[in-house]
Amino acid sequence: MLNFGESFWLAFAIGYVSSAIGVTVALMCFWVPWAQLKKSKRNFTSSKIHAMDANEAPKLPLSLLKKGNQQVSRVLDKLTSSMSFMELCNATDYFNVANVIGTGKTGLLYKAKLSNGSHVAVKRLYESKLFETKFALEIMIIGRFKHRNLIGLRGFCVERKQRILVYEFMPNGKLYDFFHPLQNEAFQLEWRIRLKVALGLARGLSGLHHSCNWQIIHLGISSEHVLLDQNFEPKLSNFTSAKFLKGNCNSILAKKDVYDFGVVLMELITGKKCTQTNRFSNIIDQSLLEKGFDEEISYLVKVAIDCIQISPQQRPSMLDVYKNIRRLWEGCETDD
Ligand SMILES: Nc1ncnc2c1ncn2[C@@H]1O[C@H](COP(=O)(O)OP(=O)(O)OP(=O)(O)O)[C@@H](O)[C@H]1O
Repeated sequence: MLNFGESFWLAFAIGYVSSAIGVTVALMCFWVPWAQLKKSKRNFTSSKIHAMDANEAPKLPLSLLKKGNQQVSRVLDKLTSSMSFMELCNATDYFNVANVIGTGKTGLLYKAKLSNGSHVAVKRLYESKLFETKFALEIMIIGRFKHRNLIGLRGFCVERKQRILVYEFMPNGKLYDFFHPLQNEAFQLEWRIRLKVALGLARGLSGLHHSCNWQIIHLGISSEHVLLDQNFEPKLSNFTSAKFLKGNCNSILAKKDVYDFGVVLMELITGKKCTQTNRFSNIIDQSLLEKGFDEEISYLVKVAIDCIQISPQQRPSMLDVYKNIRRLWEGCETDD
């Protein structure tokens, strides 16, 4: 009979334990990522695609906006994505450059197709802690505040370092491009469409300024941040500079939005970027004149001039501006 000494059993035990540890580590390396992938695939196939409704948007406290990006980042890391990264990879063909439709300062915009066939615009933010508050602001405003003239947020993703916002897709792009077309791409917007854009924008801004306890000030109104849907209904976008104010609808900040709105109105009337009131009436877009709309045009010129008064106190509130343009619009409808 073989006689194994103590040292043999000791060596055997050490060998046994270390190989067991080795096998476990190897299994963890291969099995865990695989299991995670399987889980995200399962999420992908089982997740129901729908517009995120206001109750699903995470309730981020306003106090978050006073914190630094690092702290905002920690809060965002704990959120549950409403759309998985895997799902968005599939929708954008793994963020294929061929699907890029715009380059923003904070990230790239992709046109994407969800598994239910609907198109969306997917904004994947560049990896930077600097954009955490901007990301949170979009969720806090358009995630919760639905309005026909604000761009709709369909979902968001915060998996690992990914910060992705999913918006409804706007087939007619941004208003700015109609007034600053690339060569050979000029497309004249007819008067009633311009008036519809003015009305919708005034409605959206007045909603932000006047319809909840907190006044939301956009602070970045320009034709670059106005997107147009298939029917040229305007949607205000880009809330990354917005501020929340309690109460006062006539604050100087609110009047900054009114001024910027006036500049967009002038762009709609003149077809150019213009901020000088004096020469303004001489440069009305010639393609609009003498087609039966001259009176409507001069009414809108007056509204625009009120909005761009030098003194903020002399500018009207957004609600008054909206009411004025609505009156003009309703007048046109009965004319038809
Ligand atoms: N929902 C959308 N549907 C269709 N096109 C869009 C949509 N959102 C943006 N775009 C296009 O992508 C471009 C870039 O948009 P984005 O909002 O990222 O730019 P930005 O104004 O520079 O924003 P930021 O400063 O936050 O990065 C827009 O100018 C527009 O042409």
